[in-house]
Amino acid sequence: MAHAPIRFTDVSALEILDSRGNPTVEVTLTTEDGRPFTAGVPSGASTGTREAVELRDGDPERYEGKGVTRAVGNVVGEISELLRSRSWESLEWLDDALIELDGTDGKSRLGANAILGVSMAAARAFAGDRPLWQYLAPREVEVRLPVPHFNVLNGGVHAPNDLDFQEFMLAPLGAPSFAEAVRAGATIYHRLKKDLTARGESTGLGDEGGFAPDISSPEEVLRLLVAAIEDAGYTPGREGVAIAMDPASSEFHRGGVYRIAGEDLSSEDLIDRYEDIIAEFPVWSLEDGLAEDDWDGWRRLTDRLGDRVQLVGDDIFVTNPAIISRAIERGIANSALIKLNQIGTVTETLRAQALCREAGYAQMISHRSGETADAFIADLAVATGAGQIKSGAPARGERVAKYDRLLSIARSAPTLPYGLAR
Ligand SMILES: O=C(O)[C@@H](CO)OP(=O)(O)O
Ligand SMILES: [Mg+2]
Repeated sequence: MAHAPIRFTDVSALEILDSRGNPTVEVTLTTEDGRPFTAGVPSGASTGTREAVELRDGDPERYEGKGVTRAVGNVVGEISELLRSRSWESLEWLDDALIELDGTDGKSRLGANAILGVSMAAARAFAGDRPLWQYLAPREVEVRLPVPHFNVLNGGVHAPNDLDFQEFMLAPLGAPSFAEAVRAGATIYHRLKKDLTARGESTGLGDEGGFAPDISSPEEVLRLLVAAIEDAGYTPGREGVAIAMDPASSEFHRGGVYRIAGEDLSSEDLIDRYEDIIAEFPVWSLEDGLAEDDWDGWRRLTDRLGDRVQLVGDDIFVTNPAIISRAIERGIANSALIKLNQIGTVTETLRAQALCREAGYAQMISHRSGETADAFIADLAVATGAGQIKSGAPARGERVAKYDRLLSIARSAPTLPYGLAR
């Protein structure tokens, strides 16, 4: 991505709140011509242990401890000094310089939250007057509007209920356009609320805006979703609205067993359970079906179900090009979840995505459970032709910001195709 060199005259950062009410980092870079470029950094709850390090001030159980003043200090201190010391010809160059300045494997010295905020704001500065998605698009990629995955029912560490599986998503694979996909997601979301109310279930919300009823059986949830899809006038399945699940199983994997609704299952038992689920319900995608350390289980999961369902690696891959390469070599999963803050720079994220494309692995761009109003991932999804995005429910400002940005991209570029990458 050749570019006229950019000079930054001011580098500022701020501790803001994310959607869970926890502090996070916002960065603003000002270029020579006086234009500000801002980015907000998201934060996860069901994090992979190999994610780049989010720098926090201290005890995570206390509000003050969750602070990010040290990360903010690193942006306005060391990073500012580096950024203002010379002009920058490309984002790759700038990101590589940030990685070198940090000097650790996991960005633990300066903080991946500090580094990512700078990297995202810098991407916007390099884009300048161009839409961000046009600037970010690698030359070899066919840009497209992704299939939105609406997380309408929340469990796991994102909700206070007894449901162990974290996410149940609606994927309007058969929608004729992105706008129609959004319409389907919102319509079914409202239908689901009515159905839950009629059953006397709670319609309180989890962290990503999905409902969090007290239902502990995943199969029961799937039955409810299929009914809501039909009641709303859509066809359940790949021709209409399919379902994607993220059990986030690392969270209920302890001592080598998976504990679901009080029952202990081996990897093999859980794969059997998934096999029954995909035979009975229109589930097209399964993320983190097994835990991040269960590589042998993942191998068997891929062998047994990989030709019937998309198997997405999140905690196991953590958007890390080195880990994804190892997984590709070993034939683990067939798709990767892509989260900017798991790896900590835009450039490394793009490298992870290029690896997936070369290996024929699918990709789903993802928000975090703690979000800001920043819609960077909407542009990233279009730019990289990922074909899939998940940004929570079709409700709540920080989730909807991404879907709304995609609606506006669709309006501005009417010839962009919609749907899964080919
Ligand atoms: O597991 C996930 O895929 C994410 C986003 O939905 O959750 P968190 O941000 O808490 O890791
Ligand atoms: Mg996940």
